[in-house]
Amino acid sequence: MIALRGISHSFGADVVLDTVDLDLDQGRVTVLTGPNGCGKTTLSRFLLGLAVPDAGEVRGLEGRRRAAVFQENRLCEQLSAVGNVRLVLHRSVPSSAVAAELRRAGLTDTCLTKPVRDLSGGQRRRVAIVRAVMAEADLLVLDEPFTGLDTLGKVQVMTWVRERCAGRTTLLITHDLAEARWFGARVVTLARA
Ligand SMILES: Nc1ncnc2c1ncn2[C@@H]1O[C@H](COP(=O)(O)OP(=O)(O)OP(=O)(O)O)[C@@H](O)[C@H]1O
Repeated sequence: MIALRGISHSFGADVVLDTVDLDLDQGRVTVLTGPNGCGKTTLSRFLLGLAVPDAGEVRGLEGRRRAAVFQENRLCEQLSAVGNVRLVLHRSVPSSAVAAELRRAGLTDTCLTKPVRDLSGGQRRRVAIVRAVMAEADLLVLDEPFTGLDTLGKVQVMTWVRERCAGRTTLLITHDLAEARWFGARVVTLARA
């Protein structure tokens, strides 16, 4: 079980998190929601090992691999969609397999090989999602991953993510509770400290 216990954190005088507990169900999607600025991304950074809380404990993550979709795409601009995804995969995974998954997430052939700096916002978002989901990770953190996708595209990408996340421990941060229902997720609401 991955768990956060008694997490407190401040930025200067701004107390953002005050003794927060969060359990992530093994092999399931947990949705974390709550008002802007209540500390969802900050909490996820502790799970990812990108920051350390002022107080409290992160349990169950020793030696575990983690992957994330951040609110920003964090792509390598000069690489193609296939090149970006291959960065996180073993070199034995062929480009054709990566291209097939990118197509299933709605990218057309013309999007697969040009530098991602030449793709649209929604296309770039799909690359970031596919890269995180294809990475071999024990914990997947998705921070508002479907922002910027058109209505049909969102259904297509969510269908692909749901299939690929089956049986995986996943934290999905979102303001859209329809997404929680889609993933059959337990919902945790974080209040402002
Ligand atoms: N590096 C930082 N330095 C100072 N303050 C920060 C820093 N990172 C976050 N904060 C503050 O911490 C609070 C929580 O931010 P966080 O991004 O965790 O919220 P959130 O719940 O993810 O919000 P949103 O729903 O808008 O994405 C905000 O008030 C933010 O301004």
